[in-house]
Amino acid sequence: YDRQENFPPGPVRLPVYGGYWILLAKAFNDLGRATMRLAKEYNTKIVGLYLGPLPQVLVNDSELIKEVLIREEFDGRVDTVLGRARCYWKKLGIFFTDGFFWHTQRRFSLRYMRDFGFGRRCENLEDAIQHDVKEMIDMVKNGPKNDIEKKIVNGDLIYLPHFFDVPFINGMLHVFVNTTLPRDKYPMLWNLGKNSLIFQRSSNDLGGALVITPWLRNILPNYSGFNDLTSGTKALYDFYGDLIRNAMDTFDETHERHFIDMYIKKMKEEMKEKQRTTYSVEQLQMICTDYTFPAASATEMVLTMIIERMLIQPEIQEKVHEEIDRVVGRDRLPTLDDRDKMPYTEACLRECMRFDTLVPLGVPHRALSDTKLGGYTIAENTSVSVNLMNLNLDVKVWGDPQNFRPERYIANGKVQASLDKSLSFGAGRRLCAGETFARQGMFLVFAIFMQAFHVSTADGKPLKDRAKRIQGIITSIPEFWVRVSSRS
Ligand code: HEM
Repeated sequence: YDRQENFPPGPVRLPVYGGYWILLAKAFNDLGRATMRLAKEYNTKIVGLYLGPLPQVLVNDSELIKEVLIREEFDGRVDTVLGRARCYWKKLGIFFTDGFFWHTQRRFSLRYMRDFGFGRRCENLEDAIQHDVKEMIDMVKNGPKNDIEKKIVNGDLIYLPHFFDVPFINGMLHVFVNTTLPRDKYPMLWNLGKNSLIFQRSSNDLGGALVITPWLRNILPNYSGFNDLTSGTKALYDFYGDLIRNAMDTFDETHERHFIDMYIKKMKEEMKEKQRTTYSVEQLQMICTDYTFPAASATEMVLTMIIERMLIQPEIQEKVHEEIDRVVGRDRLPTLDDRDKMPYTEACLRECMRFDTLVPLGVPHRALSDTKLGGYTIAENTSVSVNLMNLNLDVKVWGDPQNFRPERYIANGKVQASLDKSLSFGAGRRLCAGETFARQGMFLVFAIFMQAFHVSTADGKPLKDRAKRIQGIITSIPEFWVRVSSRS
């Protein structure tokens, strides 16, 4: 139970779990804050501890965080049960792979998803998102059509975060299969949204006890989160399995209909030329799954947290309404062309992601070789996490981090990217692959929704405090009903 030489300071290495429980004991259910407390206790910018046999480094300093994200020798991922249990113990997808495989698959997917609107401005994709938000607004204004819709919209109450699922998940379908599901199929999308949230909540930033002691899955499959981890992903994995099988059955190499066709074509070509390839049907299924589960949970959660914030600070809602009325009016829907002209609305989204760090310790990276960081020695295969929460709450960076103040990003009437020092989507080669889709989608959905509605609490009383946060791969808040009243 020795520590490696010149390993960053941190809690002792206990049997089995190493320092994991000591970290949890610092702030149970809040690993970002726990890391900040450990860093203070050991008076260090980098905490070193062991998760069972795995050396884990927690970087708690704004400058060093950037350094880790940008240096390529930290571009690896740790191979854990979290990545493997999702796809029958194979190492597939984008999130939890690394090296040549990851690089090839990430580059190909981003390059060709772009042809179908992902990661850039695209009128067709924007129209599809707009259409689905309008359907959801209609569901409130004209009432739900059946009992399943009533689980999301009931009178003037809407159920968050799932009220926001459809435009984001259909947006991804638009990219992958060039079509979207119509309103009578929305229940399928809500099911994917619910399962994505189950997956997100099955674990935490460091993978939880299951990563350290994977055998827990055999004796405590429920309690360890294993069942939620697998069932949460399986819904998406199977959903895409059907779509891909259908695309393969009707595949015509002279006519590519969508991203899935482009992928199948590339896979067939490589097999023919080289007889071996990183492209496979299972990998395609995991690519679709990896891009969709955040689109079916993270973006909705940010919008849910913004709504909660507006219930606590009603003046924010007034300012958003004022901006929408001034820039867009009531006669047309907001579009992405309005984004530049609506700095307050855009700044609300940025401030929400800073104030409530969605992925407090990021997604762990892995050192690909022996190296140095902040004067300490980091051995190959060490897991390296960056405390984005510490960056987001750093007084030296923000001055008044405890205040929710969207104005902090605005100068000369515009949002200035240079004033946003948060790294909500990471940086470097592992930068969130969905950043542009997420930022554009959140702006569009939020602006269209706020043009249509005024929000208030379900019980009519002012909201005093924010809900308890649920730690997971992303931090979430419990589902809740919100009252909306039409503004037209
Ligand atoms: C508000 C919403 C979101 C936030 C705050 C967010 C944040 C992040 C962060 C912090 C990472 C890890 C970066 C790292 O390893 O250092 C990440 C990775 C990733 N995100 Fe997002 N994300 C969001 C939404 C999305 C959406 C909507 C998609 C897909 C449409 C997406 C796709 C991905 C993928 C595929 C990766 C893995 C990249 C890789 O390992 O190469 N994310 N995201």
